[in-house]
Amino acid sequence: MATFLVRPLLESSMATAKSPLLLKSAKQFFCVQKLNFSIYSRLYAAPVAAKKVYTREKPHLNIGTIGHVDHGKTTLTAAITKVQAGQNKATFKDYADIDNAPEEKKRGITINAATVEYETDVRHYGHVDCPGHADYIKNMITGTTQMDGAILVVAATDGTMPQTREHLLLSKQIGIKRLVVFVNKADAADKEMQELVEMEVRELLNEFGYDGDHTPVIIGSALKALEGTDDELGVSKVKELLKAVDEYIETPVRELDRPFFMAIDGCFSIPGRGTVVSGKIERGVIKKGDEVEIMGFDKKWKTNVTGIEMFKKSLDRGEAGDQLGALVKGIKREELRRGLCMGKPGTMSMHNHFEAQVYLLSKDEGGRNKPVTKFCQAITFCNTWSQPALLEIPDKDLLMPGEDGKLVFNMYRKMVLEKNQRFTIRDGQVTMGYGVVSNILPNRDPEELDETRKKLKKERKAAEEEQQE
Ligand SMILES: Nc1nc2c(ncn2[C@@H]2O[C@H](COP(=O)(O)OP(=O)(O)OP(=O)(O)O)[C@@H](O)[C@H]2O)c(=O)[nH]1
Ligand SMILES: [Mg+2]
Repeated sequence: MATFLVRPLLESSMATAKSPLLLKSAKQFFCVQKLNFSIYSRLYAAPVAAKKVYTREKPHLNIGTIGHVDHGKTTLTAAITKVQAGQNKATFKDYADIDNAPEEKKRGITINAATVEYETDVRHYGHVDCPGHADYIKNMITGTTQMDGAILVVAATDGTMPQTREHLLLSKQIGIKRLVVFVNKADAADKEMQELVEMEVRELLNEFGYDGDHTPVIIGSALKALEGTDDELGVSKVKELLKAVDEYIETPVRELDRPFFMAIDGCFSIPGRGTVVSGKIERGVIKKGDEVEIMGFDKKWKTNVTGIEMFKKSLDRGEAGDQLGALVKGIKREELRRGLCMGKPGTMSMHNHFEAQVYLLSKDEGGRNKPVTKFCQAITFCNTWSQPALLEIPDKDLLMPGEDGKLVFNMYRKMVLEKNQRFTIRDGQVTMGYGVVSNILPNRDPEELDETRKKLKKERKAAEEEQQE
């Protein structure tokens, strides 16, 4: 997928590069930036950004505006581009440009989202704004635009509202570590009201596990900034907001610095040499001779990588983004299979029981028309593995297509999993929805699970028979 996404970008940036030197730096740029191709594909395909190919030493972050309907998320997004455009750090996007966002169809799920880009003195940002609540939910759960941080917009005229809570809960669930708050519409609320809303937001942040006491809260007016009418409440507050975003939201950890991890997508046997596993390195670096662990389907092995190959050439070192084959010592080809994961020893763990925040696709989006009921079965697809799972719904009886909610997954085999990991749920040939792991639960005995399921089935049958009588 990476190659697929990057190639058009490279070409688009090369088309704008005027000399061989520029061409080389564009190429180098794309070779170095193995962090998140999907983000780059959105940003650098844009003609404006392509011209700025040479100033991308700044760290890149993906952020977005979240918050209750009508609190001013789109107005603020437009205002930010306007203020930054004044300093030659963005192209101004007016409200209509952003609100008429193109549909996101990359994963076969329709999300309306606008990504705008701007720079500050220290960073380059991709900023996503969704036109409606449902789009926010889908965007956050499916990770179509994975946010490293977010700007929570709360109107001073309303205070915190149900969707403020819902977006905050989701932010926490999907692993957004820090937020910055913009208390908007300060022009339409008096000082007392503004202070009350600030207190309320800080409390709410604490409630959801954020640091409410230290999170920057900026009180201003996006509309005034966009209109350029009240500098004190408008433009200067937007500048203050961006400064807070620069300082408070942390740069995500570079994937190269993280422990080595690769999901295995194939296993081969090379006569006279041994077993080779192939896959794309998700993060970290692997060197010839390194000790690794291979895990999944309830089993694990410890071994050494004795050789690395890419494009039929041998390498001493592979790094995040590389699609390679690794020769592993002392394990037979028949013992291994696609779906296992290979990583730095001690950094992976296997689980069969976890809780996830899930979005179920509606029928129109290609989902099912049947709801999820207690202990219904589905297949979980994650990295290169898939596993059947029994689903539980902790706080409801049903989860309908088009709805989001919490589900508990019980799998028959223990697989490599971690918090914040995204996965797909399928039923036969249909994609039912997407989820993100919010909590790893203690491993369950599959037999005990099967017993519970059988008992439940019996109870259901008995209830049905009773009804018929
Ligand atoms: N008085 C005042 N009105 C504002 C301000 N910011 C936004 N508005 C108005 O609030 C309304 C909603 O603003 P939007 O930016 O569309 O809000 P939103 O959060 O993007 O709304 P959804 O995308 O529908 O959730 C519009 O009429 C804006 O003009 C502000 O600072 N002051
Ligand atoms: Mg909007």
